Amino acid sequence: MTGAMRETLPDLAAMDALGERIAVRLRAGDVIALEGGLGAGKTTLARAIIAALGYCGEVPSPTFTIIETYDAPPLKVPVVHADFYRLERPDEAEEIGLDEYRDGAALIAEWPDHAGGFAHERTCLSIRLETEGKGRIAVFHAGEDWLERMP
Ligand SMILES: Nc1ncnc2c1ncn2[C@@H]1O[C@H](COP(=O)(O)OP(=O)(O)OP(=O)(O)O)[C@@H](O)[C@H]1O
Repeated sequence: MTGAMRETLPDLAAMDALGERIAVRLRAGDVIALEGGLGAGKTTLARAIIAALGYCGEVPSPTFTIIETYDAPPLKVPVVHADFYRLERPDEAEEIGLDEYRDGAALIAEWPDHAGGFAHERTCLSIRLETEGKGRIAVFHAGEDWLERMP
């Protein structure tokens, strides 16, 4: 996971492994921005991260609720899992209280562009997922703070 790296994710086990690698680096205040079209695997990767942080229950898709929250403990870091697909304007993210939900938590954001995008944030790791055959390709763009955390 460096500047603009590509990685092949051939199956769900690869998604779980990527989720674990992100989870060990994740801190409160971070943004994981998950981009890609319908069915690209955004929710699958979000679930893998949340599970790797220590959550054992079902992780519902936030498509209709927009925001789902996960506390620490049991998670290592509190998480806000958001799906901004249904927002009609970026301002709506503020109106539904995103900043309050995010306070002290990491944000995993699907369709981040619908909320104005988070790429300007130093702690943002942006991952674009694309379909390739039966698997997926991930393209990473990491903010300065993420890069400094790399081993
Ligand atoms: N690396 C992978 N290899 C094979 N199948 C995958 C992979 N990642 C995800 N999938 C499968 O792709 C399907 C769609 O995944 P998912 O629901 O996570 O997509 P999404 O990007 O959240 O879609 P949407 O935006 O429509 O909610 C699921 O059936 C999932 O099991």
